[in-house]
Amino acid sequence: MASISELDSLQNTFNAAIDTIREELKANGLPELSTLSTVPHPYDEGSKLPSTKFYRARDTAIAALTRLDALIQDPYKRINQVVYGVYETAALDVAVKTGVVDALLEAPDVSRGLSLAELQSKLDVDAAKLAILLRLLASKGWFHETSEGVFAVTRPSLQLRNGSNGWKTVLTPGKPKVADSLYDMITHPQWKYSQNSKETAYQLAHNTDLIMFEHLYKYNADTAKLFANSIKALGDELTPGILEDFPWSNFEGRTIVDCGGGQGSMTLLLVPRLKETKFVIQDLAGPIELAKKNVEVMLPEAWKAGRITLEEHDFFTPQTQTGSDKVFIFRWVLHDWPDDEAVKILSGAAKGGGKGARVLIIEFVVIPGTVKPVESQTPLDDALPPYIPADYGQVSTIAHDMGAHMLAILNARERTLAEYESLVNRAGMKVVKLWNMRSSLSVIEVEVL
Ligand SMILES: C[S@@+](CC[C@H](N)C(=O)[O-])C[C@H]1O[C@@H](n2cnc3c(N)ncnc32)[C@H](O)[C@@H]1O
Repeated sequence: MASISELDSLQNTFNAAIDTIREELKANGLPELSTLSTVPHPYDEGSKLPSTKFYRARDTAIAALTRLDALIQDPYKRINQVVYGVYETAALDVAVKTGVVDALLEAPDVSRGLSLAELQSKLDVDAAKLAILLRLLASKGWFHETSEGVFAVTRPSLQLRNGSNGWKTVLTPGKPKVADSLYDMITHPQWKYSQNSKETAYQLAHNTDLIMFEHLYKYNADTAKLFANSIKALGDELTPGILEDFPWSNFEGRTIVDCGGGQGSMTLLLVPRLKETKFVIQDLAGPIELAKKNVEVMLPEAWKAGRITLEEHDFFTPQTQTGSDKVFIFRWVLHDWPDDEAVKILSGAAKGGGKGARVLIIEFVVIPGTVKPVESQTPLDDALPPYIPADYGQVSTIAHDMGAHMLAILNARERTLAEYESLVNRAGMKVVKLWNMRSSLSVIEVEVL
């Protein structure tokens, strides 16, 4: 067999993926991609899902590109990029909170942008200091320095406009603070082997004994709202692929219980699709109040028709929704908990529903980067090109970043399919299928035995 070098192979993979991206845009009558565009591309709007071919080609191109970067880059420079990467986060924070993006979008000529002096007079921020941060961000593609000292938005920065999902994500505080205590958590003399959700970097960073949720809801109402908004933003961005690619109609006519449903964002998306289905949103008191407001405003007819029930329910207490017609959804719930608690939560649903009830676990499923993904029924599992990790490397960054975040705030984790299967079996259920879709999230379909 002819051997092909890593460099050649990755280049071929990258080129083929880019060709597919170009062809798919053309075939679907869509405009070319442009970083310097001052309007979003149709695929930037969460509402328009890319074709499956485009989606997979994009994953492949990004995976190949990051492997190429690792292959050709000077390792010391890569380390510097990562270590100083904290300033990209901080600079984005400054840009969003001072309103740079919205100011640039109000420029008389948006594609020219505004000068540093104009930004200073609009935002009351020192132009010389802003120059340093905007140039840093421009080097990463967030802004465009159209002439020396004049900055304009780029297509990626449109996600930082006031009210957009990227903006909500940047505004959620606390990650650097908690991340800074991760080493102390990992090496803590009493806690280093702990699985306790109250013995984490979160407690160290905030000097509290309370579990993160309690600390947020009881004492940090403003942060709790921002936290809820960022989860909603993540849901809005990652759920369209699940709505399209998962066969929800199989559950039409049953009752869907959104356990730990938060503001109800998953239910809000499902109600219009399943017109014969009833929904129950369960959570602790704080989020249920938010969910009620959302449901009343966004789904007034379904609310008045009694299709949606809001229930204050602690998922460590016996499930109030019983019967095998129930479908229990857990989106981003199990990843908040260590194994024993996760089994307790799942057992509650299993006991409530009884034999035949279904559970849908919606999570980032971690794929070890070295092995082929499990078989699934989806069209996304093309053969893996050589040198591309099974998790598509950087494409899975979100799952690994979230895993580290869950560890730091709750001693929890993102899990592999095998790890979920073990929790599911301990709770008296079996995995029916893993659904991979046009989303970073997967659905694990589970049946109560
Ligand atoms: C990461 S959020 C996910 C929210 C929602 N499932 C979604 O996808 O938007 C986790 C949710 O679990 C809820 N939660 C935490 N402890 C709980 C408990 N003991 N009983 C019920 N819900 C709980 C939190 O209030 C929060 O809304």
